[in-house]
Amino acid sequence: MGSGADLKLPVLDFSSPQLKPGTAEWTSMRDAVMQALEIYGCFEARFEKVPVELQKSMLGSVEELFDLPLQTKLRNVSKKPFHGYVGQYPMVPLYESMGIDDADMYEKVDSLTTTLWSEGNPNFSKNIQSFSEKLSELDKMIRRMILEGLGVEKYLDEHMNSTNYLLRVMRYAGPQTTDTKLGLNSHTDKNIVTILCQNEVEGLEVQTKDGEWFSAQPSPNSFIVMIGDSLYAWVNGRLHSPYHRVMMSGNKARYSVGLFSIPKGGYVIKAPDELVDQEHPLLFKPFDHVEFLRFYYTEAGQRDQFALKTYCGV
Ligand SMILES: O=C(O)CCC(=O)C(=O)O
Ligand SMILES: [Fe+2]
Repeated sequence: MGSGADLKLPVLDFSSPQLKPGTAEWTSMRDAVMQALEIYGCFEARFEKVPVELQKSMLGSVEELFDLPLQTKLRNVSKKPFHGYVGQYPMVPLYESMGIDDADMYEKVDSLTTTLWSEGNPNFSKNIQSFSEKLSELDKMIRRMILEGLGVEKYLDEHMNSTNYLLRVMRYAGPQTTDTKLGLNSHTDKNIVTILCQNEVEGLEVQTKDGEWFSAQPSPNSFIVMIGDSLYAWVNGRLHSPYHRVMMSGNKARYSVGLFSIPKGGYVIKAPDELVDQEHPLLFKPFDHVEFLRFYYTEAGQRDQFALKTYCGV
């Protein structure tokens, strides 16, 4: 495995108010999105609808959250695996995360807020909700472009209505060394689309299809957009779902945030017939995302680099 240090992801700017379905601008952006997702499974996106100041104050709120005592953070429990507080794992000692389900809905966020701050923290709820709601517009644009790009836009409503938004906030402690230490193991995301941003501390690395690692660093006004395995399955392998990891060095903590569009429990992910033919035989049997996650978080599932293939590969 070489090091692909020079590789630079395409940067696509979604800020223009003229970027509307049916326009020439939309069509050329759609082509660029499809190309990047076929090659890398990810790209860097600018999206000014999420103002830089909002992103900064949201990251400030995330820092405030992780500064809470561990006992308090452990109050965020979730029925879904890995959606609550995660941390203190010997394999990834620098990593902590917290999941916020339905982060685009104020009441949902605020109910988590009040379990963490008994006196309430409306500023926290507002930052998280407003950031998630605005950023979810980028998720929707990209998914629409993907369905159009594959000629299956007739499934658009079903596809959009089948997901929720999870915001996962993360802290990676600085390892206090100049060597590089593992922050988060190499994995593919299991959801539909992931949109990541971070503070100024670098660490995200993505693997190319040829097995080369390169660093993918969003800037203060940009995001990394990435495809997860559920979308990979739904598009029957037409787009790449990349392995990625976090590597840390130095003293400073890295804060990052991911907005994950996630299939609802009970929704069966099945590649549309239009995307299955002789040249593209069906890759995965239809599956329920939540059932799949149950397998993924078993010991066998965690050890498996191709968990979805093991679970429901044809
Ligand atoms: O911290 C990051 O930038 C990446 C996090 C990640 O890959 C994940 O939560 O799935
Ligand atoms: Fe990930």
